[in-house]
Amino acid sequence: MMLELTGVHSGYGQIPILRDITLHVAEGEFVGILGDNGMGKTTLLMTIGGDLSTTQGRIGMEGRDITALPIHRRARLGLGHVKQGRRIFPQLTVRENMQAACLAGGQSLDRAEEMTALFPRLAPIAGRPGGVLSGGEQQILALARCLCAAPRLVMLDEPTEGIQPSIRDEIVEALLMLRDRLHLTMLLVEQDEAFLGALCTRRYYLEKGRLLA
Ligand SMILES: Nc1ncnc2c1ncn2[C@@H]1O[C@H](COP(=O)(O)OP(=O)(O)OP(=O)(O)O)[C@@H](O)[C@H]1O
Repeated sequence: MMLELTGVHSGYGQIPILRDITLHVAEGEFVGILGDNGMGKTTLLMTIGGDLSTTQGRIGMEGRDITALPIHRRARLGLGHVKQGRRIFPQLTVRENMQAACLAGGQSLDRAEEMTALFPRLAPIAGRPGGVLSGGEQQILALARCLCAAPRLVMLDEPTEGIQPSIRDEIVEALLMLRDRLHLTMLLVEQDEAFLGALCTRRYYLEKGRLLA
């Protein structure tokens, strides 16, 4: 199994948010997590990624127990996380953002060019500072940048947040292309049910920190 959570609890300090989360993502699957504002979607991805610690339960990735591993070790095992808000370096160009991710992920700088070439919208703006890009362009850059570290499982936190419909469709196309070309597995968190419907084979609903059956 690419990812397996069993009875996971987590939260912020003394504040419990996620309760008894059990879910799995098989290799090659695109799985969606749907939930309204504040239901714990971001908390779930931060817990899987290692930004927040699991207070109870187990997180497994490809048969390994990653529950207690620090963020960088999970990343090195192939876990990619495109965080909410995109977190592009605003002063660095698109190309430099990509190259920085290659270095951080232990990949050659050539990979930045290869990943840029996958996205027709990025190549022409490779010399532009990240900070001047539109929201949609930043989202595509955030996704492309995550791929620089050669992940096998990519977690996306609300990729359509604040994005106009035309670019939303482009992101759907890009993700489908990545599924075919890079054989990625994806875990997507969204409020947009139609977006998940266009991409995901399976969905979970998160409500007040619990998954609904
Ligand atoms: N740093 C924090 N300290 C304490 N509580 C927090 C913190 N960050 C988030 N929370 C709380 O955790 C709960 C879940 O938040 P989370 O961000 O995971 O929701 P979400 O489903 O991703 O929502 P949204 O769609 O608005 O991003 C909310 O009640 C929120 O107030």
